Amino acid sequence: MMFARSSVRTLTQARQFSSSSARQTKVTVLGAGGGIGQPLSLLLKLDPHVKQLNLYDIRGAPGVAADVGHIDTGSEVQGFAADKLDDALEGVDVVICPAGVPRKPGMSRDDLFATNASVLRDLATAVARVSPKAIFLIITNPVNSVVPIASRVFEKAGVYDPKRIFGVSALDVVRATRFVAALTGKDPKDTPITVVGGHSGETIVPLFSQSPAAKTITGEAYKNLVHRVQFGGDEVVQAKAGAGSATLSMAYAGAKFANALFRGLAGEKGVIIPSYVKSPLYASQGVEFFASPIELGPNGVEKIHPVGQITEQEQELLKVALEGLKKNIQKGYAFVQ
Ligand SMILES: NC(=O)c1ccc[n+]([C@@H]2O[C@H](COP(=O)([O-])OP(=O)(O)OC[C@H]3O[C@@H](n4cnc5c(N)ncnc54)[C@H](O)[C@@H]3O)[C@@H](O)[C@H]2O)c1
Ligand SMILES: O=C(O)C[C@H](O)C(=O)O
Repeated sequence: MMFARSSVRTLTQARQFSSSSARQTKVTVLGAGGGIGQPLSLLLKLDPHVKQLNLYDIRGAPGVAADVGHIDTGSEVQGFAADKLDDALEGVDVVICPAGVPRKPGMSRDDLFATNASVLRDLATAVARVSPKAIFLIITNPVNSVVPIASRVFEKAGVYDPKRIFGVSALDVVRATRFVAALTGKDPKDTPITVVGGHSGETIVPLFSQSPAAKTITGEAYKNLVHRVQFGGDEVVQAKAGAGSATLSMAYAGAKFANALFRGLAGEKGVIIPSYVKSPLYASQGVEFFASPIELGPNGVEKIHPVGQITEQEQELLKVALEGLKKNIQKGYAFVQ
């Protein structure tokens, strides 16, 4: 499976991998029966790094596994029924979690907290117990709050390694890149956009000034573009009219992020993609988790890159984002006290 690598910023040329180092990663998808889980499982089945694919859900995962398992790539696929969570997590390197309820029109991501906080707490408890060394990628919303929940669960279990827990904000990068391409006519693979902050509304901060293609967009067009990236999720929720939120573009973004992670785990250097992680960048302002460009490596987070040079407009956006993030993070932490 080929992802446009230039939208994952690489510092060095991609290396060629021998087949033995390529297919080496064991992956579990939690929520594999859902709107994201099914196409994500399909894309992971196509990823040449994946050796074993375990599909778990409280409903339907064995059926999805039987279906995806017929695809003629080298990985093995196994489905796990609701009472087999521990078995699904045993011995895996990476756990990807799109489990939990999605939004309906009129809801904010924060409205999902009431249901998804406990889903995440319980799944994180199982991951911390059965596969504490696995890299945990969290797609479930509200990402800004549930990543702190999972982190606190790991801390309480005495197995927390902040390098190994990620909130997947890759869809914001995918959207920003696509929307700029639509305005400029340039190929998206040549115009990657960095997006920092968090993953909801005004906590999403696209840094168009850092892109040669996008920095020429100014005035109303700039404002509209920022709004579209910050509220792109709402566009999909409204268009689906009660049938859920983004699933296919999210599966693509999740598989793309996972592919970057697999390459980092396999030793490829210079694989950098924005993600929401435990971060020192704004911790002194009470914002312990923040999405910025993350270099991926054999242990997960290799290096957290700063936001870099930004315009006054972007500084304003960042200020608002930090205020929102602080509240979202506190809400997550308070849930696990
Ligand atoms: N991070 C992002 O950018 C992003 C993008 C889109 C959606 N999301 C979020 O992803 C989540 C899933 O969205 P969806 O559209 O796939 O929803 P969905 O309802 O289609 O699927 C969710 C799946 O999770 C399963 N599930 C629920 N509780 C579970 C548990 N305890 N253990 C295992 N599986 C469980 C359900 O059975 C279902 O199959 C939502 O919270 C949504 O807001 C995040
Ligand atoms: O908008 C949502 O609720 C789903 C997701 O976070 C998105 O950005 O599409």
